[in-house]
Amino acid sequence: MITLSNVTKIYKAASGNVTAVDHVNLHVAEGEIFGIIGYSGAGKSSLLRLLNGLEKPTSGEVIVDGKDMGKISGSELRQARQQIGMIFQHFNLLWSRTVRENIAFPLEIAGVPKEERQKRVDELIQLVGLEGREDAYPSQLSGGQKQRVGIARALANRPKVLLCDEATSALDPQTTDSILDLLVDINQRLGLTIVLITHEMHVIRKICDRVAVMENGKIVEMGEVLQVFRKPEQPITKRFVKQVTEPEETKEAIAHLFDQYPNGKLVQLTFVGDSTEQPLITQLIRQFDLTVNILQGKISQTHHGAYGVLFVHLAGADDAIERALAFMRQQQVEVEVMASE
Ligand SMILES: Nc1ncnc2c1ncn2[C@@H]1O[C@H](COP(=O)(O)OP(=O)(O)OP(=O)(O)O)[C@@H](O)[C@H]1O
Repeated sequence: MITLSNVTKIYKAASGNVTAVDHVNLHVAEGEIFGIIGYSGAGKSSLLRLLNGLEKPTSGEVIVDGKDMGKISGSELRQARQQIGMIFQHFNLLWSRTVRENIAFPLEIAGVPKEERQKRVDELIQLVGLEGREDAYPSQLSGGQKQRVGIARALANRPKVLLCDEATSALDPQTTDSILDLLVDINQRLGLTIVLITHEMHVIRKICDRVAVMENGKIVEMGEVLQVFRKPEQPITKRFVKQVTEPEETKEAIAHLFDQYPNGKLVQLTFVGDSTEQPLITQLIRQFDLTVNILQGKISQTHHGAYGVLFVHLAGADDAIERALAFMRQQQVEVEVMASE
């Protein structure tokens, strides 16, 4: 559905050139939920604007649904844009219009007759769960409801692609989850392709099929979400994964554990899919002459199965510990021996 080939975007500014997107290659399949994660300034928004033709690439090719977004203009570009819906962090609603009127707006622009418009708006209100709020103004809605209006409006012209620009960053965790659930529901019901940009790994974990990590305009790592969680390669990816697997308090707890357990080894185990269900600790205790202390553990669900992180302390003879580590590595479990900082 989307193919970027060697795409570069350079802005010419008074202070010099800024390379916001640097030789990016990317393919997003139809019906996929694809996440792009990066810190502020990484180039995510620029990439999204290239996808809907708001910016032209300096070089390279941006193909969306067969259209070369960098080359087309005028009515052809406007038509191509109708196939691409977009939602925003701050919703971008029209404050003087009701929910119904906001959702109808893109239909008016597309010249859809009034009766058909009303029918479509009713369908959309139902799709995003805003029944009963049709005549409210945006100022009378909660953040989550505002984003539901944003989603309904983005879907009004039945686009094939939905672009989400930090769509949940202004929402509290619970509302974030309900909006993410809605996006998955829409993706499944309508077969819509979704590309989202975010700086929160929680969003990627919860709904994405694949993820690309962006840094300094480049995609530095890309893969299936579960695999990236299991084995992040780049330092920046490891930092993002830790947003989910290792909250701040865990770091403090681990520092404390090094004081508490000066001998033996502190080990982080990462399990994915079926390996989350095996009785690994029992096997360790039975097969190796070790004392195993479970220090902390967590299992999280992704869109494609579970992964778990477990911190354990192993005590015993050095060679027994080494054999135990080798054994675990054979069990599709990622093993990281923690070093004190
Ligand atoms: N119109 C512009 N003119 C000049 N420089 C720009 C322009 N838009 C973005 N940039 C620069 O390009 C780089 C990438 O910005 P971009 O907004 O794409 O990153 P981002 O990852 O989306 O960050 P954020 O989440 O903060 O928006 C930054 O250095 C930014 O200052």
